[in-house]
Amino acid sequence: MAPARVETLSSSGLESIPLEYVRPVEERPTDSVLDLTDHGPQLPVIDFAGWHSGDAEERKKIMREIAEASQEWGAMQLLNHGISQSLIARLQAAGKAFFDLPIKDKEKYANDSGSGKILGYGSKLANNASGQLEWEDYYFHILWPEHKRDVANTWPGYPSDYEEVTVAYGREIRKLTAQILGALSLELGLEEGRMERVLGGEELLMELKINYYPRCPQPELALGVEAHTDISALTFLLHNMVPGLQLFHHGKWITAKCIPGALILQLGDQVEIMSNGKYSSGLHRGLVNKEKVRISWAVFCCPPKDAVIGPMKEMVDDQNPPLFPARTFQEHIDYKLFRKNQAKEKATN
Ligand SMILES: Oc1cc(O)c2c(c1)O[C@H](c1ccc(O)c(O)c1)[C@@H](O)[C@H]2O
Ligand SMILES: O=C(O)CCC(=O)C(=O)O
Repeated sequence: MAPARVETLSSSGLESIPLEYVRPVEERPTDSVLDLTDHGPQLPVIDFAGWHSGDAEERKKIMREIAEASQEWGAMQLLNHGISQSLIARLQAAGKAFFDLPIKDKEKYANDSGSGKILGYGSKLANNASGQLEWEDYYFHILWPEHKRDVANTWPGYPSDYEEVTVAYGREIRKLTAQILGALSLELGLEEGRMERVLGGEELLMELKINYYPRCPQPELALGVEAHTDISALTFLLHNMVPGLQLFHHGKWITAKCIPGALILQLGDQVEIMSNGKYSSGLHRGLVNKEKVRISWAVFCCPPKDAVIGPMKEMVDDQNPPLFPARTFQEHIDYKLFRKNQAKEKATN
C-alpha cells in the first residue's frame, strides 16, 4: 500500500495531527521557529566574493573562516558563492512546479523506500521502533556523475525545463564542492586535492533531495525532519525563505536566518570521519509551521557506495588515535538510514 502523503493530510483540513507524527516530548520544538529576534549566536556567514580575486591573503582568510565554522558549527551560510541567482530561481521554480502538481500525477514517480528504493517521490517510512514519521514529502534523485543519473526513469518529467536547470545547477555545485574540499584539505595541512580524491574524484556522487513541508496544524508537536547529521561528506542547501532549519549549537537549537542569496553548507559524517573529528558533522533538524509551505533543496555530496572511508592516515598518530572505524559508504548508509546491523554496530562501537 502506498504510504500516506503528508500533503494529503495537510490539505484535508484536520485540526490535530495523527499520532505517528507527534514527537516525544523531549524532541518537540520549544522555541517558536519564527522568532528570529534572538541576538544569540548565529550560523557563521562567509563571504566567498574574494575567492576569485587573485589575492592570496583574501583566499587564506576565507579558508580559515570555512575551517573555523566547520570545527565550531559543522555548518555555515555562503554568500557570493558564484552560482547565479537566476539559475537558483529557475531551479526553485522547477521544483515548486513539480510539487504543485496534483498528488495523483506525482504518484507516477513514487519510490519504494520500504524496500530501500529511495529514488523518486516519497514520504518517510518509520524505521525505528517508535514508528515516528516526519512531516514532509520529498523527491530524491542522483544528480552527478552523469553516467549514474537515470533521467528518463528517476527524474521528474515535469516541468519541461526541470532537467536543463537541474543539470546546470549540479555542474555549479560540483565546482563549489571541489573548492570547499580544497579549502578543508589545505586547512588540515594536506594537499589541496586530497579530500576530493578520497571521496572518489570524478566518481564523487551527488544526490538531490527536494524536501516539501506542507502546512502543519500542530507545528509545536511535529518535526519536518528529525534531528540528524548528514551521512554525506558535504550538503549544500537552498530553501524558499521560510525559516525552519535549526542547528544544534552548545546545547541549544538555533534557527538559521533566511539570508537572500545564501547557500547553506552543512558538513556531513564523511568529512568528520576523514578528518578524524577535526571537522564536525553538524546536528540539525527541520521545523514546520502553520502558515507557509516550506521547500528546501539539499544536494548531498558523497563518496561512491563502495569507497572505504576512515580517518585519513595524516590525521592519525600516537596522540591522535582513530576515532572512527573505516567502513564503506554503503555500510554507513545501511546503518544510519535503514538501521541495518544496529545490534552489531552497538556492540562494536
Ligand atoms: O547521501 C545522503 C545524505 C543524507 O544526509 C541523506 C540522504 C542521502 O538520504 C536521506 C533519505 C532520503 C530518502 C529516504 O527515503 C530516506 O529514508 C532517507 C536523507 O534524508 C539524508 O539524511
Ligand atoms: O529542510 C531543511 O532545511 C533540512 C533538510 C535536511 O536536513 C535533509 O534533507 O536531510
